[in-house]
Amino acid sequence: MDILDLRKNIDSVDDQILKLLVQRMEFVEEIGKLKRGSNSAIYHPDREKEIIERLALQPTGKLSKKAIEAIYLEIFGVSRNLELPEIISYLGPEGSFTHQAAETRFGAIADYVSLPSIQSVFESIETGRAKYGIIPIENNQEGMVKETLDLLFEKKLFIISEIIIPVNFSLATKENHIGEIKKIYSKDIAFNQCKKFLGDYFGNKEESFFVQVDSTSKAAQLAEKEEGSAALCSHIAAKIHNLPILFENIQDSTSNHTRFFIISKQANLKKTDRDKTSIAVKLKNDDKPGALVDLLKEFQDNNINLLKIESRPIKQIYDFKFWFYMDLEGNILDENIKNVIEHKKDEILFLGSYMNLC
Ligand SMILES: O=C(O)C(=O)C[C@]1(C(=O)O)C=C[C@@H](O)C=C1
Repeated sequence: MDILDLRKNIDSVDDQILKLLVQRMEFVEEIGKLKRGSNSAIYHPDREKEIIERLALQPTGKLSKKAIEAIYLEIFGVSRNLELPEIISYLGPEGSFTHQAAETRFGAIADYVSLPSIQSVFESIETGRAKYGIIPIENNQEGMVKETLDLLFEKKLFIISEIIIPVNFSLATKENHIGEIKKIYSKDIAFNQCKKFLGDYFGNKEESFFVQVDSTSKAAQLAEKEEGSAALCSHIAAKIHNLPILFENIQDSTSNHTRFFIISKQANLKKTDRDKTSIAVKLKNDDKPGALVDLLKEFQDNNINLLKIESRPIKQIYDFKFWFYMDLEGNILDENIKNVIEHKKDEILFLGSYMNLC
């Protein structure tokens, strides 16, 4: 078969795919009507995961699970947009890793708004200007993001899902050869995380060769405009600014991952077989010995596994009191978790149950 015959075959398959997609969207539209009628959440991460897991179990030929996931995330994005176009806010700027995390979950078609701070993302959800917000919560090299923890405690919003993405940097430039690069733009943190690559390829360059800017997205924007320059940036920043990638995954550590939360006004009340529940705890008797032990004992008695504990100061009062952020294994719909949260309702604030991706 020559290329023209092969393309004819592709056209015929595409016609069938499109027909099936149109059919799929008709069902989606019906679900949308039902959901809008009952005022229930459009986004169901658990259902989307279930679909991908189910499809990946079937004979998928050359399609890896990752490929199926990438295709379906875009389909789900289109579906949700059809059911009800919803605005998704994220910690910007455009092309940030938070933006990349948002796109891996909501696809390219969603209505995004980039906001300048974590606080403004929380506020966009509180005021209803956006339906879902994406914020970073933890990096496995740097630890927890304090501002996110504090806002989870302060604002009464819910975590409905987590997203974990590798922090990968690319060297993006319009030049075809590394020798044509006269300048590299990036942010301090990115320069620091790509030391080995920069040392190997640009070790003999003057300090002025490396130009620091406020964000890796800004770096990509500048490199797109200026001949002979390059940017160290995320691949989404390169994509947004139409900058070709010359080298990918150039960071020193391949184990650098960031965890993000999707927050919303409505809690996710669906269960899977590997869930996590986040809570904020303010102990009542914290002036007496054993207050924390009492709570941990209650977890033990109810067979609840504590996955994470982090303490933070309560900023609204002056006496150096603190609260704990905790991740528990299981779902608020599980009897044991429900019982403890109910029993300790004066001390525990429920932050959300969602699928554990760690
Ligand atoms: O099953 C649903 O609840 C749907 O709205 C359909 C659908 C889909 O496209 O399959 C779309 C959005 C949800 O996040 C989950 C699944």
